[in-house]
Amino acid sequence: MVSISLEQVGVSLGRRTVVRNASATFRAGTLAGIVGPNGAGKSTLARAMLALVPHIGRILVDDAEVATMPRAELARRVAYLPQGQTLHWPLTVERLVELGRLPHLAPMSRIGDADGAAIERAIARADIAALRERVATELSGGERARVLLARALAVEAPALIADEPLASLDPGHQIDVMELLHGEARAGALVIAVLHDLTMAARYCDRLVLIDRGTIVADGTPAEVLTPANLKSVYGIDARVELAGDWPTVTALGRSR
Ligand SMILES: Nc1ncnc2c1ncn2[C@@H]1O[C@H](COP(=O)(O)OP(=O)(O)OP(=O)(O)O)[C@@H](O)[C@H]1O
Repeated sequence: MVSISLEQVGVSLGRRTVVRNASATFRAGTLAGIVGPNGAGKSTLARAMLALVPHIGRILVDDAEVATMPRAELARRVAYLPQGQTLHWPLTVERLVELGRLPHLAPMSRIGDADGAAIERAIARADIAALRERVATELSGGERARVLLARALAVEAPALIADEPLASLDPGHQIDVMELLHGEARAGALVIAVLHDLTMAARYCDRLVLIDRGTIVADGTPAEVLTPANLKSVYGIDARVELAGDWPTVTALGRSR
């Protein structure tokens, strides 16, 4: 049962402190959303959990510090869907998804039967079978987003960090992706997703972590975190928050004065 723990984590980029004193523990079986305004530090925090940016404090995957963990081992334990990735190589979709298996392969070894099965499962779960022969650089933004999600799923890691997995997706595919991430968590994975759509985040996430200017300012259930007061102080908006079923829906009414 995987867990990721942050203990007083700070990240500086250049001369700017981008994440300050962040502490939180994320456990298996959870879909956690990281929300907050543009530039708040969400992606940077996600990247720190993958040891892609240096940090102070401690970040643990189970009991091992990410800063000293061999990169392939970390990649096997925590899959990553980066934000808005550009593709440079004209690979077919199938070959691109295959790259998700790299952390499992010994140097110079080839894809085996187990890898092939994981690739097929990822293609099915991301619903991209119809795209498998296409050249990835020729896909639409939404198609590319689902292919990159499939690559991350192909790792079959116990944890997945997805940075804005809904970007470029139409409403139907947004629901598909959130249901998929929710399903992964129900099946025992830890899923952490950076999200901008607060109603989607509230509907599907078990827990939300709200970040403002590098600091975690709220951490709890969607109803606890998405209060009009928090939305006003963090996003600078007046918002109506209504309970729709079990989750709050957020309507931004305007900039608060
Ligand atoms: N390499 C860098 N050097 C200096 N500052 C950086 C660097 N990369 C990002 N930043 C700054 O760090 C802050 C946090 O950026 P980050 O991408 O983590 O925010 P975010 O919450 O994910 O934003 P968004 O919602 O817009 O994607 C921003 O102010 C950004 O300008």
